[in-house]
Amino acid sequence: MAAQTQTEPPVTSPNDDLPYVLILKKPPTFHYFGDHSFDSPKYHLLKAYESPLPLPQFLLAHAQSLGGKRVGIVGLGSIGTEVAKRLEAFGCTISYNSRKKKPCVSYTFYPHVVELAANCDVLIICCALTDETYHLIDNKVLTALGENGVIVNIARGPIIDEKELVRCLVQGEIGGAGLDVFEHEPDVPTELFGLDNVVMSPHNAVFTNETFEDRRKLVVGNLEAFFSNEPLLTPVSLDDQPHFSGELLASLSS
Ligand SMILES: NC(=O)C1=CN([C@@H]2O[C@H](COP(=O)(O)OP(=O)(O)OC[C@H]3O[C@@H](n4cnc5c(N)ncnc54)[C@H](O)[C@@H]3O)[C@@H](O)[C@H]2O)C=CC1
Ligand SMILES: O=CC(=O)O
Repeated sequence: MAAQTQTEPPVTSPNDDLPYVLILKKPPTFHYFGDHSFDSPKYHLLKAYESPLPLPQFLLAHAQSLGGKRVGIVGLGSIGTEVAKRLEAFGCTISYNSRKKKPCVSYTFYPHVVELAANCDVLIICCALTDETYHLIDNKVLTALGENGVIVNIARGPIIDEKELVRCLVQGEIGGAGLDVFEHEPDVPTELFGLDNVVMSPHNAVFTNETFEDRRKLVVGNLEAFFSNEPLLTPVSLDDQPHFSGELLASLSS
């Protein structure tokens, strides 16, 4: 007898929270490795006081409100749905793209990511990496997001064409990026370290004691249910599994 379960979605993970940090803390840049002081007041203070700009101008140049922003979510699954709920509470307007329209939500659905990007200020990538979503975020999507648009990726690096993202950021063709994941981890394009409109974290969205404790309980709960012939807590249908072609897997391991 065999069955397949998952440790998500029922736990609320810090993945659901990280996007706000990545949006709100747009600049200054946080380094990928070595800088654990993501929230360090000292870091902000030094940046602000070292700036040639008068303090109010520095602060205004480096901050923006979340309320009122039009947020587009790519992949309204477990994490995307939680991200949407939280951002709604901040006063954002939510729209989304997913494989199909979800009858249970009232957010505007865009069948094409380019159209979604053209109609939002912040685009948050929350979808699975599959053959279909590999480099889904390409030049067309980034161009549609535009010079004031911010992209946030907390899903998987290869969903964004990273070369194109770096080019758009360097040339000011998009407004900023918040990145928890990268196309060739642990390598991060060096250009990103020099940009002050990029916030980065080391693929650590899920790492808190609470999330791991919730995951542990879920694994144990599924095992107990399985061996007691009870319904599984989080069964997975094989039909829902992303399809990975040999081509995608080869490109990821190269
Ligand atoms: N940064 C981190 O530490 C973590 C990252 N993740 C990533 O986040 C992803 C999402 O996680 P969950 O929400 O739990 O998964 P989920 O399976 O609940 O949601 C994935 C969503 O992606 C959508 N999707 C699939 N193909 C699509 C396409 N072609 N176009 C648009 N949408 C598409 C699906 O419709 C689904 O709504 C995971 O696949 C994983 O890669 C997950 C946990 C931690
Ligand atoms: O990226 C992390 C995960 O749990 O998936």
